[in-house]
Amino acid sequence: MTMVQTVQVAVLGAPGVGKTSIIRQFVAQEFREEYTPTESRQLYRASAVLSERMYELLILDLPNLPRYPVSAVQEWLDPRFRGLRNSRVFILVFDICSPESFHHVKQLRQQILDSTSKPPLIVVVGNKRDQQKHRFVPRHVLSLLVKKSWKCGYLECSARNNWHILLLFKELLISTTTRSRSHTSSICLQGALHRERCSIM
Ligand SMILES: Nc1nc2c(ncn2[C@@H]2O[C@H](COP(=O)(O)OP(=O)(O)OP(=O)(O)O)[C@@H](O)[C@H]2O)c(=O)[nH]1
Ligand SMILES: [Mg+2]
Repeated sequence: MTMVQTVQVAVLGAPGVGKTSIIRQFVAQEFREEYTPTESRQLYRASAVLSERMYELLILDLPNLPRYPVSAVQEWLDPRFRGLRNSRVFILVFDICSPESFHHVKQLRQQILDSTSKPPLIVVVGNKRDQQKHRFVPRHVLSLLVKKSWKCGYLECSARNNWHILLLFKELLISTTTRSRSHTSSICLQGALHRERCSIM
């Protein structure tokens, strides 16, 4: 039987940057124009096949309540959490039109690093790429800073246009797989085999 690797993904970022939109676009191929702030934490599940490997993604979406995200981050990093020993990844989302949201991501990264001795995989995502003309700084500047100084992955996407959403999760799975493996263009990712959604206890 094929082994299924579970990858836990925590999606964090300032209010309104599009965290829920990115997840819903990936899991259910849907996008909503109206803004409904996330009020309770949600766990999404998605199965994916990549280079003949099977993955189960558990994607955590958090509300921006005062007690989040620090406590949630720590809980997520706790190895006893759900009794799983699996890959843990953070997607830190900002809005490419909002410097404040980028600053928020910077703080989140520091909080994550401060709360663990073993740095987890962090991917920084600039969302709302369809609003490109209103961006606060050119892409290459952000990319250089995040990759070289922060040592994190960097990608821009648009949840609204479904642009680079699959690529984001594909890159994420590639990064969680053994880094020495060579990855060819034959990689194929089928997101959203399951659309199940449930709340964490
Ligand atoms: N133009 C554009 N708007 C987007 C995009 N992604 C999300 N939005 C809009 O931004 C608003 C906020 O999106 P959400 O996904 O709810 O943001 P969030 O980060 O989950 O917000 P909180 O749950 O409050 O933390 C909504 O009105 C979305 O329609 C995008 O890629 N482009
Ligand atoms: Mg939300």
